[in-house]
Amino acid sequence: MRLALSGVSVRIDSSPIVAECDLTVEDGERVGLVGPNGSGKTSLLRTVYRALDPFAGSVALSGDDVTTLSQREVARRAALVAQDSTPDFDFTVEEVVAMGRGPWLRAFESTTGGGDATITAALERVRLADHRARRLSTLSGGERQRALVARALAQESPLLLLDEPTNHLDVHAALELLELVKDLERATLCVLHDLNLAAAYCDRIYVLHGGRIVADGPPAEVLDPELVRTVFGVTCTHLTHPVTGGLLLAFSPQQPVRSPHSVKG
Ligand SMILES: Nc1ncnc2c1ncn2[C@@H]1O[C@H](COP(=O)(O)OP(=O)(O)OP(=O)(O)O)[C@@H](O)[C@H]1O
Repeated sequence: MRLALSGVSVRIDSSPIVAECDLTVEDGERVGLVGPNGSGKTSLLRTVYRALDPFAGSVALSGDDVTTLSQREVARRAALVAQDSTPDFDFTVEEVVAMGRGPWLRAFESTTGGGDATITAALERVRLADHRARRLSTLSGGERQRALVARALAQESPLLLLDEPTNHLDVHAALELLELVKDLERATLCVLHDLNLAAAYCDRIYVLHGGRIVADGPPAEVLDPELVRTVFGVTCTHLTHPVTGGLLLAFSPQQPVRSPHSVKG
């Protein structure tokens, strides 16, 4: 599975949101998408699963332009794990995971009970087999996110799309979720706000700023202090993680630049 965005621009109500973005995710690669609030990350991600059609450019899954594919075919190739939110309907964990089978069912066919081996395998993979009869609303945030990963696994699509999957999760649940995703060894495009998590879990990172990709590459190269200062407006220092030996970013507020004409102390 290869995802390739080429020159993608997005407009919403004729306002430009994203412009001329090129992005690829290769088979088995974990790619992060970072950027400030409102920079267009979710909008760009939405073009992959056809929730938004590009105004210009193309999105290809395994070489096929997504606009030529049915929603069902797109869902067979790419599964979305959105950020934790209160479910609109209070389905059981098993019912939620069963929804992942939707793209593979024939008309009027349903997956019911625990008979579907794919659903059981997905539940076991995220360690929620014992919670299958529980209502989603009764789970912790971390368990709920794992249930959504199980739904994506049941969908059996080679590409995973994650939109701020660690939002609202405590540090334990966040690391647990990203470790789980890492162990799946699937092509992954993941929107993350936490740059340290992005550095720890992504092979490559794209940085969106004002709707444009301004950098891409390995985290240690891309997240250099100057770029972080320009894009996020904070001072950033590179450290070495004392346990993993990986990149650790320390942030501090940017010192206000004092105007030479300032009359204040
Ligand atoms: N349906 C919509 N109607 C109007 N404007 C929208 C819509 N969806 C997104 N936008 C605008 O597009 C811009 C990019 O939004 P988007 O959610 O893609 O950014 P983001 O980088 O994912 O933000 P965040 O990190 O805050 O989630 C924002 O200015 C937002 O207000």
